[in-house]
Amino acid sequence: MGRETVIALVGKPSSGKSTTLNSLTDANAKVGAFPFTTIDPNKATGYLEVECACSRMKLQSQCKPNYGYCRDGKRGVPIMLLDVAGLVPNAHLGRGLGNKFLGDLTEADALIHIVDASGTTNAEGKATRGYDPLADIEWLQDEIFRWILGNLTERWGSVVRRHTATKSSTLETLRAQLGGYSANKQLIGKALDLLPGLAPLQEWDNETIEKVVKAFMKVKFPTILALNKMDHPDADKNVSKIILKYPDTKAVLTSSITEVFLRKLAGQGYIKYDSGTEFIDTADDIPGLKPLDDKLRNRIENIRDLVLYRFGSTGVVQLLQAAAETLDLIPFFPVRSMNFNGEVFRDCVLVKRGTPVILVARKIMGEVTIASIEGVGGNRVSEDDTVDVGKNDILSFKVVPGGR
Ligand SMILES: Nc1nc2c(ncn2[C@@H]2O[C@H](COP(=O)(O)OP(=O)(O)OP(=O)(O)O)[C@@H](O)[C@H]2O)c(=O)[nH]1
Repeated sequence: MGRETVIALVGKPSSGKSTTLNSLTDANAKVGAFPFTTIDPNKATGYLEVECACSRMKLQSQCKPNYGYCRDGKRGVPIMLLDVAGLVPNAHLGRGLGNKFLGDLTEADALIHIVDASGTTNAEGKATRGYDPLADIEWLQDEIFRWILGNLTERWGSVVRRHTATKSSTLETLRAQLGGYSANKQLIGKALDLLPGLAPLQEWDNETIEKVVKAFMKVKFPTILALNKMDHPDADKNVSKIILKYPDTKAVLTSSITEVFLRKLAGQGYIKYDSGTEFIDTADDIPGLKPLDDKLRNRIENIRDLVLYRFGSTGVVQLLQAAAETLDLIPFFPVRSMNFNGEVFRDCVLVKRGTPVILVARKIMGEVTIASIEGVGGNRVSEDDTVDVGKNDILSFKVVPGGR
């Protein structure tokens, strides 16, 4: 079985990691206004919202997921999230909870960097006004860079001696050195592909090693920016600055506190709220919802004006979608048979776009022997064929009985 995709939420103390995690999950991560509320890495299940196969096949009423949910063809597929403890500058030297923070990152496939775009917390997460959040983006990348670079160069002399003595390839040597970051050969190969014309490893100077570390970071820790606290009046100018400075980095504007609040109100029966949209219905729109007092009514009006109508949503649903897009993950629906009677699409797993069908089968079922693979409409699909959205993404794997 393949390992689960893990998305880590990182950022300085008080940037809103726990609030964002709460807004993405049902877990109750501890939320606090003080630095280091989050002491242990907090694993939780988030739900990536995708178009469910049932909507394409007009089978919404029969759709019964084993995990996650499906609402009107919108499917929430579970995905593992990791809330990583607060980071302060110079964490790579062991400051604050720095080394622990960095160590926790190794299992992540992508990072969501929660940035306090309001500028109301300084580099260490203490309350202030007018702080420039651009500094946080540079500084977090720099911390990860220095951590990896430090670990690699600490023993560079012996790495090179061993590399020469064993006549290893660059890929093999780096695999041995960087494998600890849950990086396989394929991933390290991808990093090396970003650096054509690289000199032989024994000739690398500091500058080359730094380039290699940067390329490795790009593939190992693809990062999405969550520009959080966008409900704050100071956020606008900071958001523009960040987007101008990092045009190629995916950035999503979020107000996770608004999402948490709206979900709470929906849970209490005051509103009907579809996450990921700008729509809130109240008792004025839907009979049966609890009536709002003036205070609540004003708060909802403010949320509409300051967040939902301006930005289209609270952004948190889009955040996981951006992470999945960066990792090129698509939903895949294994089915027992192609006659869709009774309950359908009980399972949905996330796989990388373009994965050969046989590898998808292995990820789901382990090392079984596949007798045949059937697609929608009953056609046979070859093991080497690949998956994409709308192509080979609903399949039935017929297994040879006892064929392990
Ligand atoms: N205005 C506003 N405040 C927010 C938002 N998200 C979080 N906050 C506030 O920011 C403060 C810190 O939020 P947390 O979620 O505890 O931050 P954290 O990054 O997990 O902090 P540590 O646990 O210290 O690492 C809390 O007072 C939150 O209410 C948001 O979208 N808008």
